[in-house]
Amino acid sequence: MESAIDTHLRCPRTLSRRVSGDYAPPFPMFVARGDKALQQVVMAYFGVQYSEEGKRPQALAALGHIVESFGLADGPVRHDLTDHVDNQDHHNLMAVAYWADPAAYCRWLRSDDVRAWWESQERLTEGLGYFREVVAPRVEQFETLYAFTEDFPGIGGVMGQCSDEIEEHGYWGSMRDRIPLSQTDWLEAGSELTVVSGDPAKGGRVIVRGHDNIALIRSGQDWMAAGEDERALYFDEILPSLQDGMDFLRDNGDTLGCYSNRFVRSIDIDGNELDESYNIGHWRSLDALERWAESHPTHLRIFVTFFRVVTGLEKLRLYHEVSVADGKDQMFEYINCHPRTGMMRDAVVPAAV
Ligand code: HEM
Repeated sequence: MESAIDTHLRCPRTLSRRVSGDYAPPFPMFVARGDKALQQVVMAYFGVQYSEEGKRPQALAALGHIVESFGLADGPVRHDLTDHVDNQDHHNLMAVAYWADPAAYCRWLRSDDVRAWWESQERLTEGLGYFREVVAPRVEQFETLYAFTEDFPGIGGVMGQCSDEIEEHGYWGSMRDRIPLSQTDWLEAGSELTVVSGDPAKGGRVIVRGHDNIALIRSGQDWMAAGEDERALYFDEILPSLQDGMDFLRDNGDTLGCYSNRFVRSIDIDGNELDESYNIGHWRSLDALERWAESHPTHLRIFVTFFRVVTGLEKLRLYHEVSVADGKDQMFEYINCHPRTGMMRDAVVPAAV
């Protein structure tokens, strides 16, 4: 048993953990471990949006182009692909990419090919929407949690190694306790989302400025290798509550500090569904995310089911990763997306001067 916070990231606490020193978790869970040289990562969500089914081949081709660009110099360490329909009946294809080095990401982003494609006039006229939502948390600004120990998805795949059983889990507040910076910092939200360029209502190019400590959760479910019993457990006992919770946050998130909630299905490069899904949630603060997780009946139901079955889980893989990022390490850009997309929905449009 060891702390979820890696040795080199521990420091004298000025803020105490939520539980006492002799707390023992009720079942084993694990976190990803990175190389000590790892300082900051990049989590980038590149989206292609379309409203009519007939546009799907074109949208998949655009997604394919984005994935191809990952092969350029300084491209991401890993990526995966997703699809979901939002509450405006728009399809959103996404390439979700991770870098272990923000400098490499910057060089990639500013490379001639990547820049020229994003800045091209064609992006405005070809009848698709695009977005880039990127955060770059430092290692002390994120945590992971897995009920398994191999082949980690998401940021865990970048970090590459697995911890021993960890102490900080199984109680509300443990997610915060796993984030190294929480040893000394309340991780409070900064100002507010602001449209700094363009007008969401008019479409075209829009840039939204984030703020300190926007929280991002990726919470995943992978039933690829699950047998009949585990599939039944997932589809009959977990998914109905999960779907309700995700629909609730998608449609009512603005009242709770959830800026954007997407429940996405993993796909292959041809758009075929895989047996994997995840939630991508952007929150005004870690605090708002915690309040939802510990109080919403849908998550409480899932939580109780999980506690009942976790020690018997074999192939059903459940995990999450949660980060906060400095405002300066966030980028939210949109081209011709509907105005309720991503951070645009809750961003303040400054009054015209
Ligand atoms: C299959 C789906 C899910 C299952 C089985 C599940 C189960 C759990 C469990 C068992 C914990 C406690 C983990 C521990 O510390 O040992 C937890 C924590 C948490 N879950 Fe979920 N969850 C699911 C989906 C989600 C989703 C979609 C969200 C998105 C908002 C979410 C948000 C959280 C948060 C923020 C925590 C940390 C709470 C804290 O430590 O205070 N979960 N979940």
